[in-house]
Amino acid sequence: MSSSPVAGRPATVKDSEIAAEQRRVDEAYARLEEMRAEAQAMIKEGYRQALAGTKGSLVDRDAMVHQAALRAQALDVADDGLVFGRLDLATGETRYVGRIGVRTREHESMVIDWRAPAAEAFYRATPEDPRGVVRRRVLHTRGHAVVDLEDDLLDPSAADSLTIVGDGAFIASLARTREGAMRDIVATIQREQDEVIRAPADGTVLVRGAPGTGKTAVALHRVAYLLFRHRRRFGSRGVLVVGPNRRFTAYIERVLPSLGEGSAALRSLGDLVDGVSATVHDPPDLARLKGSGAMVAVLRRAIADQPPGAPDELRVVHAGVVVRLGRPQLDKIRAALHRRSVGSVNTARRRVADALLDALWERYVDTGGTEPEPGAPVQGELALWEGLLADSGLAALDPDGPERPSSAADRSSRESFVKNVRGQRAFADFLTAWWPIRRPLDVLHSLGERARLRRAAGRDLDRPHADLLAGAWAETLSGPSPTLSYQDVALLDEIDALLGPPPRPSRKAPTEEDPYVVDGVNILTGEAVADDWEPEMRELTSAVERLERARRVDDEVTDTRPEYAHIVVDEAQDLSPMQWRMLGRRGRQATWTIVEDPAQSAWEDLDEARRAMDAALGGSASKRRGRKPPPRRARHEYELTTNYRNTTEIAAVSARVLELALPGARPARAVRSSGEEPVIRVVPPDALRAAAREAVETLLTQVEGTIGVIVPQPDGDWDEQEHKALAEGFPERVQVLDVLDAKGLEFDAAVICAPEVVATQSPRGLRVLYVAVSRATQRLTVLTADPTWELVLTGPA
Ligand SMILES: Nc1ncnc2c1ncn2[C@@H]1O[C@H](COP(=O)(O)OP(=O)(O)OP(=O)(O)O)[C@@H](O)[C@H]1O
Repeated sequence: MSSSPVAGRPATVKDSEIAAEQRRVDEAYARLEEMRAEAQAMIKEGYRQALAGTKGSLVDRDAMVHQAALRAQALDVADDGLVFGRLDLATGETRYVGRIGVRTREHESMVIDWRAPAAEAFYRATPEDPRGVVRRRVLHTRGHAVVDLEDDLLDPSAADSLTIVGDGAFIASLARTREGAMRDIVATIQREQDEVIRAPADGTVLVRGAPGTGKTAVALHRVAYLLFRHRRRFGSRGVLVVGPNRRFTAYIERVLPSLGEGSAALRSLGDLVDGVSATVHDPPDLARLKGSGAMVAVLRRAIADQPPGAPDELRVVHAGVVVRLGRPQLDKIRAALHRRSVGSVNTARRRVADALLDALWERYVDTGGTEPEPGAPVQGELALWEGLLADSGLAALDPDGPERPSSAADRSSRESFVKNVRGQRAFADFLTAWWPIRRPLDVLHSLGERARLRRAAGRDLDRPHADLLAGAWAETLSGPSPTLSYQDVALLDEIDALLGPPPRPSRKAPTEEDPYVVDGVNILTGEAVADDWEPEMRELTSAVERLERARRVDDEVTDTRPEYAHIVVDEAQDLSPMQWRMLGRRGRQATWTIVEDPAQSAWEDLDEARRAMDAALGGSASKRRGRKPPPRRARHEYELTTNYRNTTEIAAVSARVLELALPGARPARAVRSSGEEPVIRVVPPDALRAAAREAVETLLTQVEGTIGVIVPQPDGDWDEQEHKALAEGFPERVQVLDVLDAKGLEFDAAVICAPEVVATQSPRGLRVLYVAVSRATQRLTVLTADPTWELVLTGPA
């Protein structure tokens, strides 16, 4: 393929340079084609070996096919924009830089992978520090065709024979139409960004920067870099990329695959816990409560409280004596058990059973249940026993059961007491109801009960706040399909960590002789003995009861929480302390890349969140008793300073909001001016919707790509219905979304509705507004009912 000068126009120097580069690019594609054929041949060869049929060859085949398939995939990804850069060095050497490395059959380098050390100068060389580079050339391609060039002359003294072309193609490329998904920036990574991308792999990399400085883009390219340079370390235990919400993860999901990296896990904060998913943001006051570190103590107390439906009394029978534990004793036992069961509540039933049996035995002894003299007559006791059984309705349980001891010695031994009692259905039923295997969602739901939440609140929440929370959960978590908020998900993870994993089935199949198997179910684990177990006729157990008892909690609940080798947190300024704890559990051994802009934070107590972040990054080992805290991991801090998203005109409006939100804060430097001034209009509140639709109509004719209509957080006026009404009849490239969902996104044009409402919806409303006004790449319209806002947004920055 080759590019030709535009028809009718004489060839320019640039045209001939482009034609020369096209020849080199064509050669690279031809070689890529051969490499693809080689990978396909390897896949075929793998299958051929499988037909040979030996066991060894099957293993070889799997390895071969897997490797070849990965290779073929990487080669496919490189097909678009394979080569994008060229370096001319002072030594006379020329290097091409591209998405992947390409070598000739003789193993000579044709194209260097952008992540390789030899490509570093492409991103780092400057006139002050040319690193041996005379000319850096960026090739702009479309498909396989070179369409434009842009040169930087880094060392004029050595550039005698080199042609320099270019007229700001990079800056022009920033104005490209946004089609709704983020794209990679490999060809144009800037020096300060490259320093972050290639920062040391150990410890924590903390990146700060104003909106549009490329924080997200840089974090994603860093993932691709880490996986390329440290494949073993990060490839096997995995990399997690966390974004604020689903819309955002959908927006960035194509970047890593376009860099040939499909292996990193991409999750929003609402999707980190398997089996549950957040769909709503809490209103600010609730989010602050739910996200606060005080919830740790509240949840601990909630779990240690009596579960809903737990019985208040335990009654068993031994040797004719009804032995009873009432609520006060049971509460004491529960409290002691919880002190020893943090993190293993769901697997503590053996401990629970032992504690109950101990208490029952003590009680039995106290009430004179043992024979003072072995061998003494037992007649009186037996009579008493029969009487009590009849009185308490227990007589029907098992008239011939094993609990009728045959001798006084039996009756008085602890061993026979324990054996007898734990085999009783009354005991098994009590154990499963009093210490049920719990699911995090059930625990959270139970806190919708006001009295329960007040008990759990202790001194950590005052009454109005406890009642506010209980009211919210009663409303959102009842019914068959509870609605979870982003903050709820972190609380579920906290509860899950306190409860611990559900009991696992024992390695060897349990048999009916096991002491804790009652009615065919191991009451410690909830595990059924065997599928063909049949209750005897005298058993009262119904199929439903048995099923309930056999229920294992792994339905809908995380069984194992994945841990990662590296975690990237985007929009980190918005994480609550509880969300940091959730992430910390997934990265106890991890290194981190944290990306944030404190000026965009909707979180009020940033100090508390910071402490939670430090704890998460430090790993949890420090909390283990008797161990020295691990040394604080190295932290590398970076700041990005150039705004690549907004035009200078839009950046001026966002700088005015920044000055209100955070007086004295420094905005990033925007580099592209379009001459299009933002439109700021005052409209009466009841005409706002019509004005927004009108603004969209106009913008549809002005920009080709996405248009975001950003409205206040949902309340009476700005609910789902309003979103629908605003979007009605518009093409898909128009999106209506609330301000919190706009985090991290960008649009060709943005319409901001009611900034005065956004600014006052929460104590951090001005920062939320700052996020909104910094989303647009080309056009911005702001519609306000308050004339003072017109002055604020158009006044001097
Ligand atoms: N070096 C670059 N070359 C080309 N485009 C770039 C470059 N750096 C950033 N961009 C573009 O600028 C835009 C903003 O980048 P990005 O979303 O990563 O910024 P951000 O700092 O995360 O912003 P925010 O704080 O608003 O989330 C994106 O369209 C991105 O592709």
